[in-house]
Order: sequence, then structure tokens, then C-alpha cells
Amino acid sequence: MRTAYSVETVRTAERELMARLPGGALMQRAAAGLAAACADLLGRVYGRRVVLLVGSGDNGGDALYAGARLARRGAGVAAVLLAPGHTHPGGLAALRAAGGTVAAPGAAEDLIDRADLVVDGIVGIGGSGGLRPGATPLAARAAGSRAAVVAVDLPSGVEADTGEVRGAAVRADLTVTFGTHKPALLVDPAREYAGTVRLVDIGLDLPSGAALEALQHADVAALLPRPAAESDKYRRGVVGIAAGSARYPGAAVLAVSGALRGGAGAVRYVGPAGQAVIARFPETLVSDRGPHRAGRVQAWVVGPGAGDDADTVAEVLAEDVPVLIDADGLRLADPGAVRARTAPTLMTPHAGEAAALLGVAREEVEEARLSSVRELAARYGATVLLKGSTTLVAAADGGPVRVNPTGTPWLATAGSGDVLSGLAGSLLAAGLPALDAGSVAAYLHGLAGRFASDGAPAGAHDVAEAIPEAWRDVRD
Ligand SMILES: NC(=O)C1=CN([C@@H]2O[C@H](COP(=O)(O)OP(=O)(O)OC[C@H]3O[C@@H](n4cnc5c(N)ncnc54)[C@H](O)[C@@H]3O)[C@@H](O)[C@H]2O)[C@@H](O)CC1
Ligand SMILES: Nc1ncnc2c1ncn2[C@@H]1O[C@H](COP(=O)(O)OP(=O)(O)O)[C@@H](O)[C@H]1O
Ligand SMILES: [K+]
Repeated sequence: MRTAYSVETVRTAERELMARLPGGALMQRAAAGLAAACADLLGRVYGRRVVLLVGSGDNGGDALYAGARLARRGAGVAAVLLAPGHTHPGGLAALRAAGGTVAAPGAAEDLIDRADLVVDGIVGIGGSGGLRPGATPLAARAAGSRAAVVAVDLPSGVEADTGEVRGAAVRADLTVTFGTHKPALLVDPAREYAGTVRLVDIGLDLPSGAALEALQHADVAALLPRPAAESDKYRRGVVGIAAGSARYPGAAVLAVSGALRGGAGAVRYVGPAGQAVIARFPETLVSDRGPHRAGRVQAWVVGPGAGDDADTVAEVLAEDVPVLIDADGLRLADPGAVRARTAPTLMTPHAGEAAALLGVAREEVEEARLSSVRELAARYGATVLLKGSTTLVAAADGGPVRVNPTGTPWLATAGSGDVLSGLAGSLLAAGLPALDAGSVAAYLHGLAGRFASDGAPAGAHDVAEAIPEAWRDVRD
């Protein structure tokens, strides 16, 4: 499991460690890791031109000490001091002692244009808000130059704890982060500014309460349902799909296609698209009765392509089994009925649907994905999976938010959300708790999207067909 911790937790862990180490030792560890990453990127250090953008805090100190290490290996290193009266004194002395220089006022732009590497030590976890006016043109110049840009700890200008970007920010090719990932390195839009992320171990002792968790293959493999010798289809779980309408029969077919590959022993379908479903998937148990009388299921999926069928949504919400609400179901569900449920509820909005539920503009959700998903989960007393460029899954009672690492923008294709809802519903029916069902489904779905597209456009049905390949990839 990959984890990310809040700034507050990082600071506490740093304080505890610093109390046990000689003064400055932690910064030396950070600077050594940073210099090594820069050297790897440069390939050859001797004769290279390096520009350090140095802010007023310890982030600038890291950059200066790393610059000193590169200067000792023969690089030409110049520091641009953004707050000249407030530069880390030890770092500056080390740079000078190693033969590095401080850029003359007005020389920064030219230096950046000729640099091989620009190191962003403007601000790290002490930052708030976007870049200040003095730094903005330098960050833009670096982005437009041929130099590689390495961010120290975080790309300056992003919000460490939320992944929000509230103004100008540095665009890095590589971010070298210390001790642990910070949420901004895993959550869009900030994640996109970070480039590749390299974690340097500085010996921090972190507690169990991470802000974010990202499942990896081994975690998912341990959670995947697997049939035992004595399993039968009912013991493996039956998932009910209440989806589709005369207008959108395809949503039902796609939800079923995901459900059939999600580990449940059987898929039961109720709704007006039974003929389309059975024509494509003859193994589906199609019922022409409402959810209440369709026969036992261990979890329901309601909403994909449901049109305006509010009665079916209400009927499903009244069932005392886990329920996944997607698409039209999110709009039709009575919030009071969702909150009143005692069995698990998993809601799977995209940013537009989440915005409608929160009563804000879509852009606000996209800019603040982490706070949006937490807010929705708390308001509805449900587990919420927010889809999109960074898929997040939050439980109602707080705790670490799961961030999905496998997605691909090729998944942004009509109907792929329907496949995800069926897949996650199937995992719920197989007995996974809602947080696990949502995050495992997102993981497999993202991987299936990658396999299905392999760099070219793919349809939602291709994604569904690639789920077994994703499953095997995780299990192997
Ligand atoms: N505390 C520690 O033990 C360690 C800290 N390390 C480094 O120290 C950094 C944190 O250092 P600091 O606490 O000094 O904080 P920063 O260096 O991140 O920020 C320092 C100052 O920058 C100013 N600032 C805030 N927002 C700004 C913005 N948007 N634009 C420009 N300036 C802004 C503020 O005056 C703030 O106090 C970490 O990110 C990491 O790079 C590492 O050396 C590892 C050890
Ligand atoms: N930019 C993106 N990067 C990665 N995944 C994305 C992106 N945009 C959409 N997705 C994924 O594609 C799927 C689309 O689902 P959804 O928006 O519900 O579409 P539909 O309603 O057409 O099925 C979701 O799994 C979502 O996370
Ligand atoms: K930085």
C-alpha cells in the first residue's frame, strides 16, 4: 500500500526524529537524496548548468545543500534568491564554499534559458496559495526552457494537503519528496504538476493514520474474492442490476458485463432492457418483476441508464443489502432514504453528478476533489467513489481516502462508468466492504482500461472484456 500523509503529521514525525538526531542531519539526508536524483536525471554532472530557485524556508535550504553537492561534482550552480534577506544561511554558505554562485539581480531569466536543470526550492510543505508574483515568471521561464525541472518535496504553488492549485505553480518533470508522499502528489490537479515522483527515505516514523492510501497489486490480490472448493453460485454472491431503460438499454448491458466479471456467482437483472441483456449475456437471470420480488441478491446496483424511474431506486434503497447508486440513481435517490440505510451504500458519481449533489459547479469539484468526496460521504453517510482523472473513494466515517493509481484518460468513453458500477456491485455481492469494493473495482477497471486501449481508443465493452486480464495480472 502506498500512503500519503498530511503536513501536520509529517511535521510531527519530523520533530520527533529531529529531537533524536544531530542538528541539520535530516536536511542533509533530504539534500543527499535530492542531489542523487538530480545527478541521475542529468546523467553526467560535471560541466552541467544548474539553477536553484530558492525561497525563504527549509525547502530552499534543501535546494542549496543539494546544489552544493552538485557543485562539488563539477556542475556550474547558480542560486536565484527569491527572498534574499531570508535565505537558509547554512545552505547558502555550503553552496558558496562548494564554488556555487548567487545570481545577480536581473540575471535569472538568462540563466534559466541556458540551464540543463532547474531546481524548484521555492516552497514546500510550508507553502500556501499559488506562487507569489516574484516567482511566477521564473516558473514560466523554466517550463518554457529546455531545462529539466526538479521540484523539491512538492511543486511550489500546489496545496500539499488537498491537491488543489489555487494560482500559478511550478510544472516539474520530477518531484523528489521526503519521508512520505503528500496528498498533492497523488491527487489532481496538483499531481499533474509533479511529474514523476521519487520518494527519499529520511527515516521518518509515521503513524497508522494516513490521509490517503493507494492500493497496489498485492493489496488488491489479497482482497479479490476467490471461490472455495465448496462454493456454489449462491455462496459466491448474487448481484442484482436494476438499470437501463427503453431509451438506454445499453447501460443495462454494460453494467451486467462488468458484474459478470466481478466475482459474484450470478447476476440478476431487473428492468426494461431484459431482452437486450439476455441477447448479449445468456447467463444473466432476467426477472420481469421489481427488485423487491426478483429473488434474493447479496447486493444491488441501481441507476445506470435508469432515466426517471424513481420508484425502482426507492425500492432498491429499501432493501437491507449493500446498494451501489450510480448515474441517474444519484439524482433520483432521496437523500433521507440514503442516510437512513443501515446496510452499506456505495455512491459512484462523476464530477458533474457530485457537483449536482453538492449544489456547486462542476469545476469546483474538479478543483477540490478530495474535499468534495469527503463532504459527500459525510453528508450521505455513505461510501463515495468520485470518478475522473483521479478516482477517490471515501468512507462516511472519515479515515484514509483511497486514491486509485491505475486509471487512464482512455476510460473517458461513454458507458465505461456503467461497467465500473457492475464490477463494484459484483464485488459487494461477493462480500467486500464498500471501501474495498469501490477501490478494488476502480483498480481493476483502470487496469482493464489500459489493457483494452493499449494507447488507442477503446469502447466500454472492450474495457469489460479486459477485466479478466486485469484480474489475472493482479493475481500473478
Ligand atoms: N522540517 C524538517 O525536518 C525537514 C524539512 N525539509 C524541507 O523543509 C520544507 C519545509 O520547510 P519550511 O517549514 O521552512 O517551509 P517552506 O520552505 O515550505 O516555506 C517557507 C516559507 O515560504 C513562505 N511561503 C508560503 N507560501 C508561499 C508561496 N506560495 N510562495 C512563496 N513563498 C511562500 C512562507 O513565508 C513560509 O514560511 C519541506 O518541504 C522540505 O523541503 C527537509 O529538509 C527534510 C527535513
Ligand atoms: N481523465 C480521466 N482519467 C482517468 N479516468 C477517467 C477520466 N475521465 C473519466 N475517467 C473514468 O472513466 C469512467 C467514466 O465513467 P462515467 O463518467 O460514469 O461515464 P459513463 O456515464 O459514460 O459511463 C470512470 O471510471 C472515470 O473514472
Ligand atoms: K518546491
